[in-house]
Amino acid sequence: MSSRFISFEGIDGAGKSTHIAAVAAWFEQRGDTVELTREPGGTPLAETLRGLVLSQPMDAMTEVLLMFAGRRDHIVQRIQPALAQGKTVLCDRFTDSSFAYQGGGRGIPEPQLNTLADWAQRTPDGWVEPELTLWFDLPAAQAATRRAGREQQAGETADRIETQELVFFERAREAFARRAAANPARIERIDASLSVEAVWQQVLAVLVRRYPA
Ligand SMILES: Nc1ncnc2c1ncn2[C@@H]1O[C@H](COP(=O)(O)OP(=O)(O)OP(=O)(O)O)[C@@H](O)[C@H]1O
Ligand SMILES: Cc1cn([C@H]2C[C@H](O)[C@@H](COP(=O)(O)O)O2)c(=O)[nH]c1=O
Repeated sequence: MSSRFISFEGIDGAGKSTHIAAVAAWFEQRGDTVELTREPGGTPLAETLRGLVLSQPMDAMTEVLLMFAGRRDHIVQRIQPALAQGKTVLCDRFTDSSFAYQGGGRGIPEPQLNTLADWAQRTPDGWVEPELTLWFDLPAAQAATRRAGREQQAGETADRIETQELVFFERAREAFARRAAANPARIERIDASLSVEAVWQQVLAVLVRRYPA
């Protein structure tokens, strides 16, 4: 069985979580063993960091360092072992989110992010990066409306990052777009502004094209 590493990206409320389980089911139906995980998080240490980074006041450099520290632990403790076992790893967010949120959103310069990515993703067994990234793209205002609906429905409250102003998410979206333009072989744009069914059909089309039976 060949291993795969696939990430799901987009601004908060874009609809990643709505489709990730169906993608997992699609791979499982083909006989893959799927490891579903997320960032920040995915290991006990990284989940602890997630709790802190989404709740505690901190400056932008502290935030980005915690994101990449958690990522390193996640890679070494969970992603690499799963890939070594031939699993299909589906990860809700990865490094593109750091370029979007800490880069685009907070203004951390790209060279610094590249250095941190190099520290986190370079391991004795090689460079760890998704082979495919599904980028759920939609305008920041539409995402905010969806988040508000979700909060009302689920009785959730927005976390420290979700409470950022609209322009933060507009900058994050632009940064995702730059990443997609710079990595056309890896990042597939999904028009997430459409209905759930229309979004799923786009996701399915990418899967069928990239992973023919
Ligand atoms: N295509 C769609 N049309 C309308 N509403 C949608 C669509 N996709 C998802 N939603 C709704 O929008 C909200 C946000 O979706 P979801 O939780 O999947 O986003 P997300 O990208 O995982 O967000 P986050 O990164 O904040 O966890 C949910 O209430 C979901 O039901
Ligand atoms: C990986 C990563 C994530 N973030 C932000 C993006 C979201 O606002 C939260 C995670 O919440 P979700 O409901 O699980 O999407 O964290 C970030 O700012 N930088 C990152 O590298």
